Amino acid sequence: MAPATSLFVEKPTDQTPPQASKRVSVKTLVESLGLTSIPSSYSYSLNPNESAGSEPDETIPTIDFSLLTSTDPHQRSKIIRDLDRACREWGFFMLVNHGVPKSLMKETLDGCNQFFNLPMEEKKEYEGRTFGSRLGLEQGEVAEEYSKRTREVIKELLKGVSESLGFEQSYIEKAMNLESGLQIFAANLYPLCPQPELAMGIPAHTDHGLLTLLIENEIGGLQIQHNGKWFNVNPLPNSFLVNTDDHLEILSNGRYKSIKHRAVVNSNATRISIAVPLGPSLDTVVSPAPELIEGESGRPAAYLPMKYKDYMDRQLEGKPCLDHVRLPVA
Ligand SMILES: O=C(O)CCC(=O)C(=O)O
Ligand SMILES: [Fe+2]
Repeated sequence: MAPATSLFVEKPTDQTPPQASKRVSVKTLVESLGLTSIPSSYSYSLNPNESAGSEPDETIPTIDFSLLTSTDPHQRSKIIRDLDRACREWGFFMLVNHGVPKSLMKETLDGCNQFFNLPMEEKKEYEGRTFGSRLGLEQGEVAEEYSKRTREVIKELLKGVSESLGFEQSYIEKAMNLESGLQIFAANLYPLCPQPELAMGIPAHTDHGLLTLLIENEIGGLQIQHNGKWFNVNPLPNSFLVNTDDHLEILSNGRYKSIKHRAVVNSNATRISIAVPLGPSLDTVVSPAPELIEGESGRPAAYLPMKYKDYMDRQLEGKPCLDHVRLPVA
C-alpha cells in the first residue's frame, strides 16, 4: 500500500459553529467582516490553572540529529540515553542539525500560505485529494519533497527510539510496517484574532501516530503540557519540534506518553504551522511490544490491541481513542 498523504487542512474551520447555515472559514470571517471582537460561539475559556506559564527554553530537551547517525559507539549510546529521557520525561524535544534544508522548510511554509490565500472555491477543489492527483501545482511538489524528507527524519528517529526501548534499530520499522506507514501533511492557519485571550486555535489534544514533526513561521503559539502544567514553546530557528504520539505510547506500553498540546492565537501576526505525523500502516494491529510486557519491569499490558485504521476511524468520528484502549493497570 502506498503511503497516504493528505494535504492542507485548514484546521480552525472545525470550530465553525454547527448552527451556522453556511460554513465560513475563520480566515474569511476575520478578513471580510473586519472583526473587532469574536462571536460568542467561538469563545473558549480556560480555568486559571490551565493557562500557560513560561519555562526557560533550555529545559526543553534538544536532540542533535547528526549524533544519531554517528558511528562512534560512545556518542551513539549517549544520544540514545538523551532520546530516552526526552521521550520519557517530556514527550517533546527540539531537533537540530536534521539535514532538511532551511530553504525547503521556508518554501513549504510559503506554499501553504499561498494555498490558504486562494479563494475558498479553489481550495475546495483540493478537498479529499492526495498529492498524486494534484501534481503540477508548485506548492504540491514542494510539499511532497518536504513530506519525503521529514519521513526520512522520522524513520531515523524511530531507529533511535527502538534502541532507547531496548530493541534492535529496525524494531519499530518492522513492527509498525513503516514502509507503508500513514504519513499526514497537516497545515494549520491561525488568522489574527481580535481577542486572543477568549479564543483557542487548536484545543488540547494528542496526535495519533508514532512521532510528529512540527514547524511554524516563527510566530509562536504552541503550548505543551509537562508535569500537569502548560508551557509556551519558542522553537529554535530551523529546528523541528518533535512530539511523541498515541501509538508510541501504546507500543512502548506507556513508557513514553503521548504529549498533550494546543495552539493559541494572537492579534499581531498570522501564524502557519505544519504538522507531519508518521504512524503505522493502516492495517497494523498495534499493541504493547510483548517484550515490554513480560520483561524485567513485570508491567502488564496497559493497552488493548487495535487496528490503526479502526483507531483513525474512531478519531474521525470524534470518539475518544487513547482512553478507549488504555487499561486500568497498576
Ligand atoms: O500549530 C501548532 O503549533 C500545533 C498544531 C497541531 O498540534 C496539529 O496540527 O496537530
Ligand atoms: Fe497536534
